[in-house]
Amino acid sequence: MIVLVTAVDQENTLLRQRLTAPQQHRCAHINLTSGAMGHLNLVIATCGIGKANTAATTALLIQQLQPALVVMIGCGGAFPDCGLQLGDLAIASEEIYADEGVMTPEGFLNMADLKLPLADTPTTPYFNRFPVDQPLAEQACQRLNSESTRCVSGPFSTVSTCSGTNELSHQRQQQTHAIIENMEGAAAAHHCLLTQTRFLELRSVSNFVEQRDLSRWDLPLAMTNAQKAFLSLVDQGLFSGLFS
Ligand SMILES: O=C(O)c1cccc(C(=O)CC[C@H]2O[C@@H](n3cnc4c(=O)[nH]cnc43)[C@H](O)[C@@H]2O)c1
Repeated sequence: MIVLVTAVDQENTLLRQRLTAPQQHRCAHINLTSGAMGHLNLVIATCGIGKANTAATTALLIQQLQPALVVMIGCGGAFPDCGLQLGDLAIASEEIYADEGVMTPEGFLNMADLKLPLADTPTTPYFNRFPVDQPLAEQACQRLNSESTRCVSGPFSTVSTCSGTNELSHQRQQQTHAIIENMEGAAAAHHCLLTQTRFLELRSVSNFVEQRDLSRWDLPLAMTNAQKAFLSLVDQGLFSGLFS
């Protein structure tokens, strides 16, 4: 089974409509819709915005359902000069907690600078950067690139305070080399790492990470395109190999 998580309901409405034999469930505080999509069993959950909501939901659903894969989809801000336009697609090659650390008079120190891991596995300490399922991410990105859609793979950065100035955008791009900013992904990647659950993250660009100007945003376009991209990956059989 695949668990698909989004921050808000509008990021999964189209997918819920495409389920065969959909059923509503409640798991603790979370509303879930389960059903079939082609040969896949899918559970769709809205986790709420931000890292705390994402961590709680991901941890609970992995414990209860033991999915083969967690997929996070939604919208995100594209950093300038990363080659992405509004509505384009991006796949995370890794997830970075971009504002976990300390701001000092000399500048920002991240968790690696502080030598304080956010997760410690038997073999590796993880500071700000968390892995995704790299082979799946590469295959997904290849399959989503076509004449009509552009998809780029690169690091995603997760923040609590979004970058609404050019200065902060520039600073964070220099620190992380991320292509996309969002508010949830690192927390999902973190819990998938701890539970050895495969993780894929797909976002569509709703805005640029720049001086705040909401007139330049297109949330509906990004929400629709991210869902269409997931449907296309299902149609192309990307996930079929997970269950053979
Ligand atoms: O009003 C604002 O300035 C503002 C800044 C960032 C995000 C929002 C939202 O309403 C969307 C939050 C939602 O969407 C993801 N998202 C989309 N763009 C960004 C971004 O540039 N930086 C961080 N997160 C973004 C996020 O994952 C949330 O789920 C409003």
